[in-house]
Amino acid sequence: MNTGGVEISLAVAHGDFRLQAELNLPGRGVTAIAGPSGCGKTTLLRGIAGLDRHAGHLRVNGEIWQDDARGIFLPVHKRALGYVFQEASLLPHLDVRANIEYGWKRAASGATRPDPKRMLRLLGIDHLLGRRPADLSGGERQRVAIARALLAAPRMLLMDEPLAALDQARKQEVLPYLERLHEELALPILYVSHSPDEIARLADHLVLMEQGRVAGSGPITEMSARLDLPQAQAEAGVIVDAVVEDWDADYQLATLRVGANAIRVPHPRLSVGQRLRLRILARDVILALDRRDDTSALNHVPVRVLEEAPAGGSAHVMVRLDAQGMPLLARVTRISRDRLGVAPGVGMWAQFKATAVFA
Ligand SMILES: Nc1ncnc2c1ncn2[C@@H]1O[C@H](COP(=O)(O)OP(=O)(O)OP(=O)(O)O)[C@@H](O)[C@H]1O
Repeated sequence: MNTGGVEISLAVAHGDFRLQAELNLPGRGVTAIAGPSGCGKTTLLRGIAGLDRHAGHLRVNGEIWQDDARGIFLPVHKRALGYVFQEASLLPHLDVRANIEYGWKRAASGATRPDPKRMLRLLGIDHLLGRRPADLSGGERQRVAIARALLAAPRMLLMDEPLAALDQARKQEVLPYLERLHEELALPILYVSHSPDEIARLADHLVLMEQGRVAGSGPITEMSARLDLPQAQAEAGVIVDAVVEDWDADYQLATLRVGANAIRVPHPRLSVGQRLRLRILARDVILALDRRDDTSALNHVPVRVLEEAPAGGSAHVMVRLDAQGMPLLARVTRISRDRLGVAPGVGMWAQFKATAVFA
């Protein structure tokens, strides 16, 4: 029997609000949980943590945390989990070292603890051990809170908008640490976020919630190319994984391989063979009947039209395309669609500016 992964079936009612979530999530990697304000993301996380008691069952990589049918409900302190909130809840009278030791002491006996030195280095806080929380920047505080959570050897990490309280510069500072953690940790991370950019950079899997229920759940690359999901809260655009094939030092331009396509992106420094995530926004994709090299757009790929859907407002449509195996979305006006004869099965060319691709 395969017991890996996170199986969630939780239901609760708070007055008029009802949460009903059935999910099967990967047993490692980042699952982003997104959806409009009030759709139930925090309510779901609190149920998973055991902070509130919802009805249902919950299994984390083979460990049963809740099973109402068998009368099992592990209280929050018996669940090996780390919880990181918007504001780092560090103990103000203790320095960073003591705050982190507090997490270390919480690890269950017999749990495989991460190496603290490596963890501190990974989060870039090894030089801050003697400082009090008040003497840290918001980004540093959040990195200490993450280290403290991880040193308690959790079997799952819950992060509820961990970067939301930081300004843009601090967010950009913390994101690379989260990216590195994501590669290193073999545990499921549930990551609530409203930021499409954060989700594109960190998530392997995406859960979209709407009014207390799961509107969709799947690998991020597949979810980003679907037209049947509420896209309004995120700017529509595909997320694809790419490998660096070439980097031109003179033009500061990388050539990236995505399936059969070579995509060019400006970048200050990349190494051949490096893996990257790209996000290509639907509004930045232009459709044409022929390949046109007389424009400044660097990327031209042959596409086949798969389907279209309304794109918010009545002037535009969203077109889903297959670019030699790479998914692509294009947001075009209805008048352009009619003028060009965009319809399922039609072969066309898509252009997008290299700056439309975020590495
Ligand atoms: N303990 C509670 N008692 C009553 N209502 C609650 C309680 N907790 C949450 N709610 C309601 O449940 C709904 C979902 O709230 P929740 O905080 O889970 O949403 P969210 O998706 O995390 O929102 P946001 O993105 O704004 O943080 C809201 O309507 C909220 O007011």
